[in-house]
Amino acid sequence: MTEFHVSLSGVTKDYGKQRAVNNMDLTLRAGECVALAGHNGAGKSTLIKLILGLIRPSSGKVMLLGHEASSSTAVRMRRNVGYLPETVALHPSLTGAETLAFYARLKRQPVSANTALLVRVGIAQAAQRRVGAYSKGMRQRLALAQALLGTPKVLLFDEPTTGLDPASRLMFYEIVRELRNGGSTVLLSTHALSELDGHTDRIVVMKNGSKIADGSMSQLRHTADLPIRIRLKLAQNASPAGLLPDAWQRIDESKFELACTERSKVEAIRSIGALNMAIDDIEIHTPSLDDMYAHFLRREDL
Ligand SMILES: Nc1ncnc2c1ncn2[C@@H]1O[C@H](COP(=O)(O)OP(=O)(O)OP(=O)(O)O)[C@@H](O)[C@H]1O
Repeated sequence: MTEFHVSLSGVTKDYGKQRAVNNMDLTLRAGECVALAGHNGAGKSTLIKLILGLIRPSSGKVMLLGHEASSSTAVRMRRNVGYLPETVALHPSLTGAETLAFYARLKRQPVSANTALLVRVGIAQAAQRRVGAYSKGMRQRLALAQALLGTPKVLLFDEPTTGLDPASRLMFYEIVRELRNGGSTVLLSTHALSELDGHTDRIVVMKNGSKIADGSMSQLRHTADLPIRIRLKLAQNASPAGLLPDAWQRIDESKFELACTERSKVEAIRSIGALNMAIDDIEIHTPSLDDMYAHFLRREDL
C-alpha cells in the first residue's frame, strides 16, 4: 500500500480577497523528495504553512501523517515534522549548542543527540560561540540542525539553500538524500531550480496559487517539449555537408546544428548515422531546468 505522509485535496487559501493557494491537490509519499517552485508570491510558503497546520485552508482538506493538519490531534504529530522557515530568527546571545538544546527541549528530544547533529551540519567547532557572531551560512546550518531534531518523518524546508555557499549546498542535499533513504518525506521550496538536478524525485511548479506542473524532471521535459539542439562537427575529410537535410543549420565551415524535440531526438541521431558521414563530434544541448521553468511560467493557458 502506498503511504502518503502528506495529502492535499482541493485546498484553497484566501487571505481576505487575496487567493494565495487555489484548488490544490498534492500527495507526498514516504521517502520522497519534492521541490516546490514558483515565482515570488506564487503561494509556496502558504502551502507549507497549511501542511504544518499553522493556518487553516479556506476550503479543502490537508492531511499530515494521517491527521487533519490543523486539528488538535495533529499537534502531537508535529514532533514528527521538521520545519525550516524562510527567515530564521535565532537569539543572538545564545551559543549554537544552547540554541539547539532550547529547540530539543521544545520538541521533547534528548539533548544528548545534539553534538552529533552539530557535526552533521558542519558547525560543531562553533558550538560554543554566540549565534550573533555566526555568518549567515552558519545560522542557516544551525536552523537546519533544529529542523532535523528527532529525525522527523516529514521535513518542510522553505528556501533552504538561500545564503548557502556551494559546499554547504552539497552538504544540504547530502542530508536530504540520507533523509529520503531513511523513509522521510522532504518538501523544499526554491527559486534555484538549476541546483535541483538529481536531488529531487518530483518538481511541483506553482503559478498564482495553482499547480501548473507536477512530475519528475524527465516528465517535465516531455511535457514542456522544448527544442533540443544537436551539434555536429564534421571531420575534415567528411563527405559534402550538402548531404545533411535542410533542417540542419550551418554554424561555420564544419559545424551544423539541428533543433529537434525530445521525442524526435533519437530519430534525428539515427538519421545522421544512416548518412555515413565522417563525424568528429556530436554535442546534445538539452534545455536547462531554468529554461523549462520559464516555459511553464510563461504559458498563458496555465
Ligand atoms: N498573512 C498574509 N496576509 C495577506 N496576504 C498574504 C499573507 N501571506 C501571504 N499573503 C499573500 O499570498 C500570496 C502568496 O504568498 P506566499 O508567501 O505563499 O508566496 P511564496 O510563493 O512563498 O513567495 P516568495 O517566493 O516570495 O516567498 C501573495 O500574494 C502574498 O502577498
